[in-house]
Amino acid sequence: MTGKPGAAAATRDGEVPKLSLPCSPSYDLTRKVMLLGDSGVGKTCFLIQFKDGAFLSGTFIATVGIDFRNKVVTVDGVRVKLQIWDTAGQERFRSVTHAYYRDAQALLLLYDITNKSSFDNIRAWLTEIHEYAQRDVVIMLLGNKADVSSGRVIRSEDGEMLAREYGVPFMETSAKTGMNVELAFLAIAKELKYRARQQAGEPSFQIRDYIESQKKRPSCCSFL
Ligand SMILES: Nc1nc2c(ncn2[C@@H]2O[C@H](COP(=O)(O)OP(=O)(O)OP(=O)(O)O)[C@@H](O)[C@H]2O)c(=O)[nH]1
Repeated sequence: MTGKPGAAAATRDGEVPKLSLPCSPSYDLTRKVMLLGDSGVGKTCFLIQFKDGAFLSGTFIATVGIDFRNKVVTVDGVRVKLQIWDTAGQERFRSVTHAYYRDAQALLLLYDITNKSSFDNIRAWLTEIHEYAQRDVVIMLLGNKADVSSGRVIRSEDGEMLAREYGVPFMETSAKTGMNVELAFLAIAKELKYRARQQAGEPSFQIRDYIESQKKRPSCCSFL
């Protein structure tokens, strides 16, 4: 492991030891999140919207291999450092990205509401996830590009039905307008913080209920 002299070394499960620090760490917990889904569904834009509040428009440049960014969010007074891995959706990079699934505590699985095959491929993605990821990994299904109304081919209800079938939370998002982008990461951070730091007597955190109560719906209609 590399690091600056005096910096806190994270333990295997990502907790930062409280003792032996010359100054306070800037986070209490670190967790690994991966963005998955077909090429072009908007994973890189989704991450940049969350990290920088900006949208990358213009020419589409496919991710090569894998890349990551960090962002610290505070949930219920706990600073959670999310290490977010942006994977290449292209088939030829799959063997590279599979190797990263194992250490991930959460997976955001995206499809594009204007691209039917990206939605149809979600089942194959879930099969891969079950093969390579930890059994208790948190999975969230996201229908991205919800800002596009005229090109929609997947109804919101279809996303909801598929998510229910697999028992995962779901919402539609837009990396362009930012709709539900921060909420997706906050919900993940809350779930992971709850798992790591559950207090005696604390009510259990239900990620699906939280999302249902907070999520915004596209202003356009959800039917075709
Ligand atoms: N309208 C709209 N366009 C989006 C949205 N998100 C991404 N895009 C566009 O979709 C294209 C692909 O976006 P990327 O973020 O590069 O896609 P990706 O999933 O990272 O693709 P790979 O790196 O190949 O896996 C780009 O032209 C984006 O501008 C969105 O929410 N709404």
